[in-house]
Formats: sequence, structure tokens, C-alpha cells
Amino acid sequence: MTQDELKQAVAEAAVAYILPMLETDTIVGVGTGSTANLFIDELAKHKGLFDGTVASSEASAERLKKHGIPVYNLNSVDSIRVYVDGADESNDHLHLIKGGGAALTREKIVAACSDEFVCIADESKLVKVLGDFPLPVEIIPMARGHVARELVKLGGDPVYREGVVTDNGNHILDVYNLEILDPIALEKSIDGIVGVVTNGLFAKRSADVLLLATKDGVKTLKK
Ligand SMILES: O=C[C@H](O)[C@H](O)[C@H](O)COP(=O)(O)O
Repeated sequence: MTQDELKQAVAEAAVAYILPMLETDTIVGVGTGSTANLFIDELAKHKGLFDGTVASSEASAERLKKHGIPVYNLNSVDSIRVYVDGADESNDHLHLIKGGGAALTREKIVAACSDEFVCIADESKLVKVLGDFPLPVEIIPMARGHVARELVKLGGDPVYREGVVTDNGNHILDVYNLEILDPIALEKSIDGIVGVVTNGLFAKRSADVLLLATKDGVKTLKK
């Protein structure tokens, strides 16, 4: 199977997983990226069954609206039953690296507000130790130099993601060469640097379930 076929399989599995949760007042949190896009397309087949969604990016909101699925402002909903999103890497504890598409801050906010976080990925994303994928860090633009120097002190090699402005009007540093042995501690340390908005480690609030597409079928991994 190709990577695209694996992504399609996991998108379908995610919809099957959340179907029993869908009621007329259910709000679904929707992530960002190529896997999340396929999930949106599958979710659209069931749009009459639930109330609507909260999106983690402008791009996902636009795709949802094109399908005729209601998209709510996060501040106008009481709760999100389930959040479905992709990842750039996951370890066995379902700690994630996210933000390859620069949506990490809104993703982390929606994940924090959700009762259950279902991560969807193909098997290439499962790793023993996080950090082969450069860790995205969203920063306030004027703090770029300061944050970069602090990230070097933590052992990383930050690279400015040229030309990218997040939905929040900020910039991204991608941090290379981190061997992330303690994701919870590193997430906290990076968040403590003045000028950092969010970092792409989802460790304190990890996924609850990982649906992992493999050539032998979609596997369900839990913490
Ligand atoms: O900012 C983007 C997100 O964190 C994505 O969920 C992540 O990059 C995975 O994207 P994809 O499904 O395209 O590999």
C-alpha cells in the first residue's frame, strides 16, 4: 500500500471509531494536515448525525465549510466530545510531535478542550524516540533571535521556517537534532522560554488513542 492509501484507510477507521459518539448535539474537533483532510472528507458523509465542528486551522475550517459542515468558534461551544488529528511523530506513550503544517498552537488548544484525542497516522510516524522530525516551535516574530539562542542551549539546532506565517500571525522555528528522551520535561522547558507561543510536543496532553495504518490493517494503540 502507498502512504496515501494508508492515510485513506486510517481516515475511514477514524470515522468508524467516532460514529458511536455522534449525536445531534455532538461537537467534533478537527485537526489539520493531509491525513486530517481525508478524515474531513469521510466525516462529511455523516454530516447530518452531529451538530458541528471546531477546526484547528483556517484551512480545515474552509474544507469543512465546503462540505456544508458547521464550524463553530471554540468560545461558543461548551465541550468537544472528540478531537481527531494527524501527527508528525508518535512514540509508544502516544506523546506526539505536531506542527509540520504550522497549526500546532490551535491544535494544542482544541486538544486541551476535548474529552478524547484520537490521533490518526500511517506507520511511518511511529518511532522509538521522538526527534527525527524537527520540532516546530511557534514564536512571536520579534523574539526569534532570543528563542533560537535558548533552543541552542537546550541542545537543538533551530532553523527559521522561511515565508511561513501561522494563522495567529506568528513565525515558526524548526528545531533539528533533538533526541527527546523526556518529552514532558522538554515541552515544559521550551514553553518557559519568553517569546515562545507553543511548541509541537504534545506530551503533557498526549493522544488517548492512536489509530495507526499499517500494511496489515489499522491498529488501535492506547496509552
Ligand atoms: O501542523 C500540522 C499538523 O500538526 C499535522 O497534523 C501534522 O503535520 C501531520 O500532517 P500530515 O497528516 O499531513 O502528515
